[in-house]
Amino acid sequence: MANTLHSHSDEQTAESFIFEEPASPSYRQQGQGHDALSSQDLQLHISQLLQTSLELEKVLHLFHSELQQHLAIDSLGYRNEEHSIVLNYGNSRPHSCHYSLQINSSQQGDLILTRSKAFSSRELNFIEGLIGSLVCPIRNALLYQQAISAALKDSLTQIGNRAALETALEREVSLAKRHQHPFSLLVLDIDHFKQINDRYGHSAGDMVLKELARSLSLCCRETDNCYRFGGEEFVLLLNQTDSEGCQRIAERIRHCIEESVFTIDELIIKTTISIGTATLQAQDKTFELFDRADKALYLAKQQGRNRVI
Ligand SMILES: Nc1nc2c(ncn2[C@@H]2O[C@H](COP(=O)(O)OP(=O)(O)OP(=O)(O)O)[C@@H](O)[C@H]2O)c(=O)[nH]1
Repeated sequence: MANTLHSHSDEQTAESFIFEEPASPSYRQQGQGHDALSSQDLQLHISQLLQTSLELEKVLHLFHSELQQHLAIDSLGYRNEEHSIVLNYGNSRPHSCHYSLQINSSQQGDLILTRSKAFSSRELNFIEGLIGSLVCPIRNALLYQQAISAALKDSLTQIGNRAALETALEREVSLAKRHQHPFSLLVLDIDHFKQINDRYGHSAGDMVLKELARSLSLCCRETDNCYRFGGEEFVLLLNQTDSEGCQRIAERIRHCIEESVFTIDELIIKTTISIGTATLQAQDKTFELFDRADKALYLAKQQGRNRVI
């Protein structure tokens, strides 16, 4: 496996080089009587340390802490455009060295170290040696993050799935109770969705589900969380939203879908939704809140659909 580091640094005149032996940087392990280790031992130690976690933030935090013990740096930044990740540790300073991390030409993000003094070439060599131990743990953490997010995402609509909803709902209810914030939820269901499948085919039905999920996300505030509960049923969690606000949002969403036209290939498909709402009461258990919204949805269907109860 070839690890590639592409680097550039602003300056080459730094003096604050902390490790002890110029040719072979030494390493003092904390709490072990100051035994000096060779740079190879240090790399091995860091490799082993970084393998203790699959959390990207923890991996970088550990690396940053280790690096700081041997080199005076002010900040460590990590960017990964593909995964929309930006992480920073410490305060940025004008001199920087920048590494583009790759494994077998697959990008693993960029690492940026900064400080107020420029880096010497010896220091850069030292940093590069240590970054060699960081690339694989970063790759593993990214793969882990991808696996976790895939497990919580509905593969058709790309919004949160039922497992994600269950976790989020528990968290939101307990946060709302602790901080005494209002919290509401909507359960919504496409009206006569079976007819869409029957008339236009299952793949057109799939496209309607996708488009509906997209419309729901657009209709809602960014902080509101939208999930596919199953089939053609969706749930929205509305934090900091009381009963009145919840009715208003539900009505806006219902109206927005009623007005929407889903264009699928040459087909123009219109549909409506029914919505059940519920607002958290002090004594509510999570399932009771959900149950109320679900019962309200049932009533909305019974009373003719395309309505909010
Ligand atoms: N295309 C597609 N259809 C699905 C999916 N999941 C569930 N369905 C269909 O959704 C339909 C749900 O039908 P019903 O439960 O009778 O509900 P409905 O036709 O929407 O009627 P009401 O809810 O009473 O208004 C069934 O035909 C399911 O096959 C999916 O992922 N893709």
